[in-house]
Amino acid sequence: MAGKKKILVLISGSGTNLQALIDACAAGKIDGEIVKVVSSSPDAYGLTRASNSSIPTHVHDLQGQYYKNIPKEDKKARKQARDKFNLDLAEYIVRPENKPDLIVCAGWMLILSRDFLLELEKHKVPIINLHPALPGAFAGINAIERAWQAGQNGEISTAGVMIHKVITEVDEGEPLVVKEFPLIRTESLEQYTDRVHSVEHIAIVEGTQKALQTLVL
Ligand SMILES: Nc1nc2c(c(=O)[nH]1)N[C@@H](CN(C=O)c1ccc(C(=O)N[C@@H](CCC(=O)O)C(=O)O)cc1)CN2
Ligand SMILES: NCC(=O)N[C@@H]1O[C@H](COP(=O)([O-])[O-])[C@@H](O)[C@H]1O
Repeated sequence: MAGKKKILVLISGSGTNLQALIDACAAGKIDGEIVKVVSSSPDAYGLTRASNSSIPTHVHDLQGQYYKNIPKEDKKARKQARDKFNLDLAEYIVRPENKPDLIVCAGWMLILSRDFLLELEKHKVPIINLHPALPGAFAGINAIERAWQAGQNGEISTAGVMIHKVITEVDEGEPLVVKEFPLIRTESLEQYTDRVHSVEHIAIVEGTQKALQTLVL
């Protein structure tokens, strides 16, 4: 669509947050269109969600394409392969025919390299990420489980979800949207996870729209 800001979404899994973005764009809640979905896994159901909405997809598979035939023990070869994974991804994204106005990590489960982020910066493509925790808490993977357990242990009484700028230091980028909510000691992990996901789906729409309004030149 002419004039609409172009959004590229990075995923690795089921894509419920991608679906929230697709639905929000369709409803006019986001002043942009998703022009590409890139998945780190060929099995991600988010690829199906994208295809169901006629959004072009691309698989950039570290395990299946880059680590293939490299033994886990060969740390040097795997480091080289991972560096190539990152640079190839950046090169793919900044190609004129692909270059977005904004990248949204929506359940992208790989740490992006400094070189990847420098390449995006060179091409003035901002990147944001959804993280299911509050700023400064539970950086990295399994944040939902870790926050729930901390609540069960009485270590924390509130948790949250944030959308933040992506920098090299994982989950330490400046927050754009922060949504905080109370932990409920009697809540099961499944119940807590469902509650987190429902907040994520709101936060990612708000964060993407805010990024389009404030970060996109
Ligand atoms: N350089 C950055 N990369 C990424 C960021 C970031 O802020 N800076 N955000 C993450 C998303 N994320 C949490 O929100 C996250 C995802 C994955 C990992 C991680 O440790 N991945 C491991 C593999 C884990 C596994 O497959 O079991 C890895 O990449 O080796 C940490 C944080 C996206 N990337
Ligand atoms: N550190 C990043 C991270 O843990 N992201 C998590 O990935 C899931 C993606 O779900 P989805 O594929 O259904 O959108 C979300 O629950 C999100 O919190």
